[in-house]
Amino acid sequence: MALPSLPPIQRSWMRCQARGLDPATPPQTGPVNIAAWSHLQTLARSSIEDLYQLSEHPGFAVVICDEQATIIDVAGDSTILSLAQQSGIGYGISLLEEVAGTNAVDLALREALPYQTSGDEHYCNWLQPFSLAAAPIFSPDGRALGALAILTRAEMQHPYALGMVIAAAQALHNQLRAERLLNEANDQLSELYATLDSINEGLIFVGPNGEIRRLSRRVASILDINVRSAAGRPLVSVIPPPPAISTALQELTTLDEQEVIWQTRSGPQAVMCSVRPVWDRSRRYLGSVITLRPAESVRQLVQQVVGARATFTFRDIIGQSEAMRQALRQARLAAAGRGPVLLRGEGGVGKEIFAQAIHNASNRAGGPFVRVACAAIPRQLLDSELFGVESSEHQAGRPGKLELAHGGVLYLEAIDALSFDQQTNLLRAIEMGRVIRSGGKRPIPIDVRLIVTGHDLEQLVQEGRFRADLYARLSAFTIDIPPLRRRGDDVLLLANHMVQRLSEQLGRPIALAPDALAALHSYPWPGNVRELEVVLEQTVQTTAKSVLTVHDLPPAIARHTTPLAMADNPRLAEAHALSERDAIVRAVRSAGGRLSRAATLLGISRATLWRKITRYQISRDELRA
Ligand SMILES: Nc1ncnc2c1ncn2[C@@H]1O[C@H](COP(=O)(O)OP(=O)(O)OP(=O)(O)O)[C@@H](O)[C@H]1O
Repeated sequence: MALPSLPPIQRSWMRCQARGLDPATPPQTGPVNIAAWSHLQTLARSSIEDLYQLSEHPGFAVVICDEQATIIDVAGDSTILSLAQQSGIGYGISLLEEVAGTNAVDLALREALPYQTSGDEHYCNWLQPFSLAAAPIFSPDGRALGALAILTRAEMQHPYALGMVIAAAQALHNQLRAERLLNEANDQLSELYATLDSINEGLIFVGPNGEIRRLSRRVASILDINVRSAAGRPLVSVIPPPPAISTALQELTTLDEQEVIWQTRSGPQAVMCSVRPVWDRSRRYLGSVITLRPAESVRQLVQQVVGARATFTFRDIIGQSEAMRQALRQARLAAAGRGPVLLRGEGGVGKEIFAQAIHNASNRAGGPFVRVACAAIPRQLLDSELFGVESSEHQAGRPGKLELAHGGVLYLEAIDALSFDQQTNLLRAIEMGRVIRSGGKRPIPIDVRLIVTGHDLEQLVQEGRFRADLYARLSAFTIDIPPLRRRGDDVLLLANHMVQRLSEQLGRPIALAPDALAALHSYPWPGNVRELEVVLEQTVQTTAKSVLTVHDLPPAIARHTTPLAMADNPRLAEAHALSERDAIVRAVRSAGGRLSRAATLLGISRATLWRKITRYQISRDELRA
């Protein structure tokens, strides 16, 4: 049968007896936890002021112990202090049960509960003249850091002593929690500040009275100001904000990614800015956050995101005719040069693909390739499109394409669509390496190479409608791209290439029959390569057949069929063979190697398919790959 558990004081006595502790043992010193001592003392001094005041009353002393029950502070009125001193109680004395016997401080720490011991409840003789009311002090995570006790003479035991130490210990615990929360909040704030300082955007927090509450380090480099001396001062006295920002700050409104000009010590600086007012839960205005990014970095971002990139290279330009070889030789020379390039040729001959290839083979390949189709933009809008708009009180600023092409190429299609004034501004911008936005005065440095196309420029110069000096600059390097009808068999190469690409896109084998190739070859292609591209796309879309014959082509082209025998035109035969071979390989692959299925896909018999595989010497590996 289990014995009913004994009260803690009694159990403590039994432990002391079992250990053979002599009640006459004098007080002994214990180890002092210096860190706990200084921390608890500072805290206790400030937070349990009331208790200390009380301890000044006659017969009261406040005792603070560390987690090992060693006394680290005693304060009280002189009578009790001298009495305690006579008994050997003071700083450094251990109240641990093992050396001091049963007492409230040890019990409070051992049981993690408040205790009171008085007179002969104490095991050791030196504690018996006293009464002790003790409560553990808990850390925020619930660990006993030490104990707080009130020491009185045994016969003067105070009825509220225990209540008072409990309240004071709780106050200490609360203070420790608040301290931890504060530390955590400070750590978070430091992290936040470090994050704000490390991001590429500058940030200013402006208080309700226009004072700078906080600003990230990035602001210093964007606005050329001293971050340290700026904090706390009115924003207007540090750097006057542009009108759009002032308005947003005054009217407590939001401003989204607007380009504005800040007048900095080192001159006007274009900056993308946003303003966000901040409100507390009760809708009280706390201030506004201004975010800033140098407009230049935004431009680079825009170029990356909207893809101001050239994708074509010389390898993508198909053509082996002498006329094309000549144009390509010229284009490669242009890529090695630095000046403007004029591309001449009918619509759809491939001027843009040439421009992109030149850009990609030049030392500007890493920069943007920005295209402007001048004829597609109304003349009055071309100014802002090319040269940008300066920000003012009435309008947001934005860069023009010349600025966006900085470090790269500006490809101007149909330059003849520019007005005389626009031609002048363009020439000036290119010659001076600076652009001035519409409505502004600030020169913005640019480094742009022009590649242009234009109709009858020479004629326009003669008529006085195109600036002769601009034409002279542009035409210094002219490349004539021949029309498709003058490229001989290139049309076959192009047609096969395009059909192959379509076949890949659609995931089914497609080939051009000899009669279709013959028609494509003899058609004059007024719309050049673009027309060929469109015709093939449409043809493929309108039939599911794998081999396209002349009957599948639009009537205007089909009519051009000439009774051209394969043997009479080796290039045509070769083109057909290539196309057919390619279609067979694709069909067998997509049929998973099953020849009957591939033959059905191609619309021919299995025997014919087999014959063709042998004729074209298609290896098993090729059919499997
Ligand atoms: N030699 C070529 N090899 C492969 N594709 C080409 C070739 N030439 C042109 N193309 C393709 O033909 C189409 C028209 O080319 P591009 O836009 O460069 O012509 P353009 O001369 O600039 O036309 P426009 O004068 O009408 O603007 C594009 O899809 C382009 O990819």
